[in-house]
Amino acid sequence: MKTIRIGTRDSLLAMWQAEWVKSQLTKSYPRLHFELVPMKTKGDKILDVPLSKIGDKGLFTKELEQGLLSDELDMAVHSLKDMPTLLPKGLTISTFCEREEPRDVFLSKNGIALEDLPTGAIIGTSSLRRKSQLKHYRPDFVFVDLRGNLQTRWRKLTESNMDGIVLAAAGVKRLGWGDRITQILPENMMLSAVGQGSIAIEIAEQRSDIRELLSPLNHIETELAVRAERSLMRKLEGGCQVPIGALAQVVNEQITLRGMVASLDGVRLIKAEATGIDPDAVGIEVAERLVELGALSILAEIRT
Ligand SMILES: NCc1[nH]cc(CCC(=O)O)c1CC(=O)O
Repeated sequence: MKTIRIGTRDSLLAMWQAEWVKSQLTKSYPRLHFELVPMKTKGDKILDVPLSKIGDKGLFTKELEQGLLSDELDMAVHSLKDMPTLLPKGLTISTFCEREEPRDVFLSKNGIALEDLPTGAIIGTSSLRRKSQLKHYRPDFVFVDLRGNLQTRWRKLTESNMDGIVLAAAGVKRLGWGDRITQILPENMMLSAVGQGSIAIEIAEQRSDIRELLSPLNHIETELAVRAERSLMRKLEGGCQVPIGALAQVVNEQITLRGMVASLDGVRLIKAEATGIDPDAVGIEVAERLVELGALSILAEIRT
């Protein structure tokens, strides 16, 4: 029988996510055979440069996408957060798996809460989104770049003079590190990244067989929420390396989307929200409100 090939990055988190997809598929189709195909992406190889300086869209996705286009893979499993808002021609996201906790968490060295950190505390993060929002909350914090997979980041925290690091709750939980979390950061102080916490499956557009196969894994509320977030990002032409946060919630088919854009020094921070039933329209509406409040000048300043 033909084996169905599932592409994934080879980090511990990516492998966990791909294994999870494989186990869900095996439950739905016990007679089919699935195989993981681990690959390294450019983002896994360049580790000494902050992502915002590499500035390459699809840093964590391109090699897998080439595998889909050349028919070496039948599907690719990604953290949705790492996916550009515009995909290469011929590819599509077929499946948005049910979202894990979308918020960010703070992991401190000695279990000290963020609000109790001393003046000038040192925070590890390379994310402009996290840095800007923390700067806004506490201008005295000092930031050091922190890249690498989750194990590397945790090790750097324990071995350096950092007071704490900020990570996505989803990744921390999937690795079984829940007990390392000092606190979940509330969304009014740390709005998460577009798509954070959702696992997305990408396929070649013409593979209707694979799309059909994957349909039990799609989670409709997650899909509506992350489509709204990605619409906002697309409208602002954000890419993953700008200080944009967005989080949508779906209640009774109504999508409420909150968005945030901040300057790198955290001095300017604007927020907007909207509610509706069409994810693309809700995303565009929040983007337009942010633009009215000055989002474009903030983003232009960052891009130069
Ligand atoms: N940028 C890397 C990345 N991509 C997805 C996750 C977490 C898992 C998820 O959001 O689904 C992480 C780690 C982090 O930001 O802490």
